[in-house]
Amino acid sequence: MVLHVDNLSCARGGVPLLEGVTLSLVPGQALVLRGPNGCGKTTLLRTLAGLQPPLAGQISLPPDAVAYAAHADGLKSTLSVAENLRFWAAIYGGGDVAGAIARMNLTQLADRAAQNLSAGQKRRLGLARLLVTGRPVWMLDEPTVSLDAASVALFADVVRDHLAEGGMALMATHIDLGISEARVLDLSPFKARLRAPGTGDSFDEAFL
Ligand SMILES: Nc1ncnc2c1ncn2[C@@H]1O[C@H](COP(=O)(O)OP(=O)(O)OP(=O)(O)O)[C@@H](O)[C@H]1O
Repeated sequence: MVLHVDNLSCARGGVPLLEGVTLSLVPGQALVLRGPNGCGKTTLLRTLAGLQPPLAGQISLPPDAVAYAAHADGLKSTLSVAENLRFWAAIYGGGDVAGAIARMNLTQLADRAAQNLSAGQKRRLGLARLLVTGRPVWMLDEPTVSLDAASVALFADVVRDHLAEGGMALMATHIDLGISEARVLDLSPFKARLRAPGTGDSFDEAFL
């Protein structure tokens, strides 16, 4: 399986942000998206995950291949850690809940309601969800927010294992996760040339 993106343009709130994005990922590869705040990293991930349509271009990806971890963890607040993961495992058709709990260092917290977790613990639970999906393409939007240094290292190991098992990862992150094998894609060259007034591109605005 290959993720191939060809000449993709995408917008947010009706404003074109990126154009001409071309990239590909094969099993075992990771790509880190870089660019300043607001350049469109989340928008690109949302588009690739199928949450919004592209303006133009092609995305070639088998259906149901993507597990998307957004800024919000998507937790059921009154369910426990284990119940949250059993819920997601049922949605995705299986998955090793006990293994995911152990892997993300959640064993001591398995019976605690999600609403009573700390921010970093919630994030670990949100990332454990990836493990129970069984999906090969992980799209990760700032996955390390709220994580301490040990948890960042733990999650980097989880991503490395995923790649070693033939998975793929596409992530937007401002920090260095320490995954040396990951390629970096700077989105600055793909900034859409035509921007709506008030979106910060004074050169283009002068001609609108
Ligand atoms: N729901 C929305 N409606 C309209 N515009 C939005 C919406 N969400 C985000 N935007 C705008 O779209 C642009 C791109 O946002 P996006 O979240 O993709 O950027 P980003 O590169 O991920 O930024 P960051 O590094 O801050 O996370 C920003 O200018 C943002 O203000």
